[in-house]
Order: sequence, then C-alpha cells, then structure tokens
Amino acid sequence: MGREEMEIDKAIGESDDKRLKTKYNNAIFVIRRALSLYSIEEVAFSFNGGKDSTVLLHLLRAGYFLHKKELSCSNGGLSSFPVRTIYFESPSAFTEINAFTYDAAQTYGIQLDIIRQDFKSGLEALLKANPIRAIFLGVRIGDPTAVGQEQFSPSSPGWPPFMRVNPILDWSYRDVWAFLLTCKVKYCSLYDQGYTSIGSIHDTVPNALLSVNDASSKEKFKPAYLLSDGRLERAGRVKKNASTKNDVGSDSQKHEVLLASVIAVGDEILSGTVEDQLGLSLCKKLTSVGWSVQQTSVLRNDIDSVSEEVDRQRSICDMVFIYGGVGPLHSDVTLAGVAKAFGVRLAPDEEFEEYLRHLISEHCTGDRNEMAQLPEGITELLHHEKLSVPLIKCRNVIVLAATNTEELEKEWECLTELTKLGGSTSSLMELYASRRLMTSLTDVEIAEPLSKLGLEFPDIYLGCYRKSRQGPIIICLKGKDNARINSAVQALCKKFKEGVFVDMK
Ligand SMILES: Cc1cc2nc3c(=O)[nH]c(=O)nc-3n(C[C@H](O)[C@H](O)[C@H](O)COP(=O)(O)O)c2cc1C
Ligand SMILES: Nc1ncnc2c1ncn2[C@@H]1O[C@H](COP(=O)(O)OP(=O)(O)OP(=O)(O)O)[C@@H](O)[C@H]1O
Ligand SMILES: [Mg+2]
Repeated sequence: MGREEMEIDKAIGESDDKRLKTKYNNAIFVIRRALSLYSIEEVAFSFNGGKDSTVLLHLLRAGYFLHKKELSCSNGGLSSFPVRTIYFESPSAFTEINAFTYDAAQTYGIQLDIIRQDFKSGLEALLKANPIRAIFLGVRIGDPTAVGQEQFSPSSPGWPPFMRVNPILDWSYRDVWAFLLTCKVKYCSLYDQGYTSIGSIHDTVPNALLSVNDASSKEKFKPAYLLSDGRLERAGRVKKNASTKNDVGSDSQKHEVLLASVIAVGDEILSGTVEDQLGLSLCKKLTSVGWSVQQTSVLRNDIDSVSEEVDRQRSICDMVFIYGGVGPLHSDVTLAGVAKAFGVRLAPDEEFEEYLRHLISEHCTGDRNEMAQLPEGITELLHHEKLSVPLIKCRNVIVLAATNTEELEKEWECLTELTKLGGSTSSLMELYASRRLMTSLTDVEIAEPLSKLGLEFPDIYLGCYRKSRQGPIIICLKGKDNARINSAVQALCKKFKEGVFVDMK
C-alpha cells in the first residue's frame, strides 16, 4: 500500500489545473494540521457516499499518507484506512448511495461504523464510547449548513462537543468534479443520472437543468459534472419551505403598491464632485412601472453606513436598489455592507468570478478568488445575455453595477426582462394608471376639496407640487386602474367651475 494514496497526489501534481492544485494543497494542509492536533484515535470521518464526502475520502487517504511519510513511521505498510469512519444510515437513503458507501468501504479497507440514529443522538453515543475530538466533514460553502462555518469550527451549542473539520469548505462544485475526474476515482452512479446533490429519496430528484430533450418518452439526464453553474446544484432538491422562494411576491400582498428604496453609495456624490443621475433615473423608472419610491439616500463609502441603511430599508420596502461602491477597489464596500446587513459573510463565488475573468482575463492571478466575493447564502445571480456580468440580487436587495445612465438603462432593461421571465418579481411589471392635472387655482382654494377627495378615494394616491411659489399647481393621481382614476378626476372637477383643470401629458 502507499502507492494508491500517492496516485491522488500524483494525479493532481501532473494536472495543469492551477486552481485545483491550490484547493488540493489547502485541503491537505487542513487535514495534516488536524492530524497533528489530534491523535488518530481522536478523529473520525463522516462519510455518506455523496460526491463531497467521496472527495474527502481520497483527500484523507492522501493526507494521512503524507502525514505518516513526514513522521517517517510508515514504510508503505498501511493495510487499511486508519481513520474511524461513520455512516449515518437511514431507511430513506437511495439504494445506490448505500451500495456505493459499502463498496467504497470495502475497496479502501474502511471499517465503517454504521449509526442508525439521528445525527445528534448518534454523535452523543459515539463520543461517549470513543475519545473522538474532531470529525472531518465534506461541507462546502454554499451548503445550507456551511453558513458561518470555518475550516475548523466547534460543533454548535446543543450538540456534543467536538471540532468540525471542513477541509473542502472553499471548494466549488466545479472543483469537486475536477478532482473526481482528474483522479479518476469512482463515485456514486446517481451522479451520472443527473443527480447533482443527494439527500433522501423523499426530497431528491435529478436536476432539471441537466434534462436532455429527447423525443422518446423517458426523460434523460446528463451527468452531474456537466452542470455549468454550480450554485444550481441543489435545483434537484425539494424545497422544505416553498414560500420563502419569492421575497417580493409574498410580501407584495401586504401593500397595494410596491415600495422601493434607492440607495447611492459614494463619497464623490456627498462632496458635490459628482452629480448623482442614477438616483433620478431609477426613481423615474420605478415610478413608471407603478412602484412607489419611499426614500432615496446617499451614503459614504463605509461598510457600517451601508449595512445600517440596507438593514432599515430592506425591512420596510419590497425592494431596495443600491448602486455605487461595487468593484474591487478599497472604497468598494457596498457588497460587504449588504452582507453585514443580512448577518452573513462575503464568500468567494466562482460562477461570478468566471464572468469577471472573461472581462479582465490575464490580469487575474488565477488561483485566488477573493476578488469575486458575494454575500453568502443569500445571493442570486441574474444572468442576461446582454450583460457581461450578471445582476446581483441578495434577497430583496438589488445591487446594480451601473456607473452611468446608459449602463443603468441596460441593466434596467435586463432586470425587467429577467424578473418577468422568472416570474419572481412579476408584480414589478404590473400596469398601473396615472393622470396629471394642472390648475391655476390657488393652494388655499383647492386644499380642502383635495383632502376630501383623498377620503373618498383612499385607494388613489394624490400628489401635489408647485412649479413656483406663485405658479400653477400640479396634481398627480395614481392608482391601479384607469376607470377609478377617471371617477376621481370627475369628482374633483365637479367641485369647481368647468375648465380649471388641464390634463398634462
Ligand atoms: C458529523 C456531523 C456533525 C454535525 N454537527 C453539527 C453541528 O455542530 N451543528 C449543527 O447544527 N448541525 C450539525 N450536523 C448536522 C448537519 O448540519 C446536517 O446535515 C444538517 O442539520 C441538515 O440536516 P438534514 O440532513 O436533515 O437536511 C452534523 C452532522 C454530522 C453528520
Ligand atoms: N448520513 C450521513 N452520514 C455520514 N455523514 C454525513 C451524512 N450526511 C451528511 N454527512 C456529512 O455531511 C457532509 C455534507 O453533506 P452533503 O449532503 O452536503 O454532501 P455530500 O453528501 O457529500 O454530497 P452531495 O452534495 O452531492 O449530496 C458530507 O460530506 C458528510 O461528511
Ligand atoms: Mg448529500
């Protein structure tokens, strides 16, 4: 033995995938640190036959070998895998997953501890019977359980005490497949049938994004490694809480009109060096599609200013639009502020980086990805063929990359198309009616009739403004349909002589 473990190290060493090499070296580093911190009896590996734990299995074999080699207490004589390996077997696991897990155990000389309890009770019993202090897990950023975890994270309060060691925390979906294919190791057969992330038989189906349109009756799927956007690996998992899917849609029932807030980030605007035209333009656009803009604000390039304002606005409004301070400069703090507002951290996002890479190609170092950091677990990328970089949506906050009105024009166009298509913000596009009237009546004359009109038509928005202190007054009426607005206008006209109100275009 020893040779097989070396095969992994060799395969990665010979590959010209720089990123995979970096990820591999980092994971091996974490494994070797863990093996130096804890004795072999004190560590366990949580293995379930999934793709991530299969990657970890091979990394652990290689890492243990390298660790031993360094201590030079092995001259190539491992007959079995020495790390205690636990598998929580459940009656609702796929038979393919079970079969693969048992097969892998046999192939690599793993003595499987099979636990038929839930995670927490099983771990309690395990820790009582064994001196386990650390458990290796195949958790990756993007997994729902990864939020807040580091490579070494103590178990959560309420769980038995142990260190969770996550050597592949920073690996992307792409890295996982690059590793499995480069090392030519076996993985569970379900991944060749379109499954991209595997839970129980009750909540897992093949990923529809891999469906092949075939004339024959039976639906076919491409293998998991062909999924190009790793963030969609869970598209084959049934959502536990379907109602959380659409923030705008579910909230929109609460208000007659959808509420928006517009936030600009830029010291240059506050100092008067640059005039903010995007805010004006956004307000016009939002209003033209029936949204009510509640507030516009201009903030300093400061993480806390951004996070406090975003936090306030996101809970009051259906949608928050924020621009400025987006990019790799030290002053570009908008995304960090948005992350902080939602209490999540910024995490590298390889799909996003892939877009940036196309833009900046050779200026990018290639094996680091901190330039494309997005708020973890809450970010949706809205792709559009007309945009070189997707729009960023963090729950109900849309981060616009536009720096001038032409760019905004394009992003807006894509945003409206995308949200209509996806149906997620379809109410954004709902038609609404409005009319503007001009009058030379004085404000004193129309004040009372107007406020009465407001009581008679509570569903209609009545706005007034003046062109100058003495000049004509303009009255805006807005509502969901024309008939209702026309009756309000009629009711208003009845209170005065004919011809005192002129329609404005
Ligand atoms: C070895 C092991 C350790 C775990 N440690 C924790 C933990 O410390 N805190 C926690 O909230 N969940 C812990 N979990 C639970 C996982 O996060 C679990 O996958 C998650 O709760 C999702 O459960 P589900 O399979 O019901 O979706 C652990 C699971 C395993 C297998
Ligand atoms: N039933 C289980 N028994 C042992 N370990 C488990 C079990 N379920 C989850 N784990 C641990 O949690 C990790 C994360 O699980 P997750 O389902 O995200 O990944 P995976 O199963 O390896 O791959 P996939 O994302 O394709 O399902 C696993 O790699 C494994 O370490
Ligand atoms: Mg799984």
